[in-house]
Amino acid sequence: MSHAAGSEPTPLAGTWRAQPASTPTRAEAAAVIDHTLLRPEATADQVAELVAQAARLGTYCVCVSPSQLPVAVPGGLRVATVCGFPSGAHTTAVKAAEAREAVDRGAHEVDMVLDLAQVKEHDYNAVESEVRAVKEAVGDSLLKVIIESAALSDEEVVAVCRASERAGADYVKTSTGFHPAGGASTHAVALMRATVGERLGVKASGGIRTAQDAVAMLRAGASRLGVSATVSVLEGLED
Ligand SMILES: O=C[C@H](O)COP(=O)(O)O
Repeated sequence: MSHAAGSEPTPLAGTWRAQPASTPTRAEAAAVIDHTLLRPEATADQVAELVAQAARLGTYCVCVSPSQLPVAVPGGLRVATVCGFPSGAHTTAVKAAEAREAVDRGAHEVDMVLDLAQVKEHDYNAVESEVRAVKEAVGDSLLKVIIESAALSDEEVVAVCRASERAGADYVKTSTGFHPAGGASTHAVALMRATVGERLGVKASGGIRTAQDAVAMLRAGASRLGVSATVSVLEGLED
């Protein structure tokens, strides 16, 4: 296993790569979790509580809606936000502007949602072009591409991962957690990892509720987890 958590703004910082049968400690798992609160009705007080939990638990990031930025965080804790969320059906210009503003307001990482219509039309040049535009907008900040894997065929998963890599993405991410087709699966995570190799990170998110879920995603190849049920997940792991 390798463990590279910390505050270094490098693409694969905050990653933990499991061997097939290994189990992370509570601290190892926390160090690759984006502790997430994206419910649209979440208040600033709830975001502050999220930050306090994240600091106590030792998670890598907090992940909040862009309207909640800037977020005050203690040293070492990073801030992630979302872009084009949750449908992805925003124009490229809107996504790029939203991502740029998020970085200007303190986001270290931006999780953008693909245009799923472009995916279903198999217009992967358009997918690549949009991801590239958002990557240019975030500059040196880290870009994760949410592919909404539960709504895609395996062929589409592979194609959008390739397009994202060509466009300069740092991570591919399974799910928003808001799509009716569902969230992360070990099958999708393994396919995404097989497609991007170790060149990109793979973030599993959406529906991870227990330690068993989290361990399964890491064993399948995830190097980051997006989780709202972080407290429950970590309670199920050993020190
Ligand atoms: O991006 C992260 C997801 O929104 C988290 O989904 P979840 O609430 O199912 O953990």
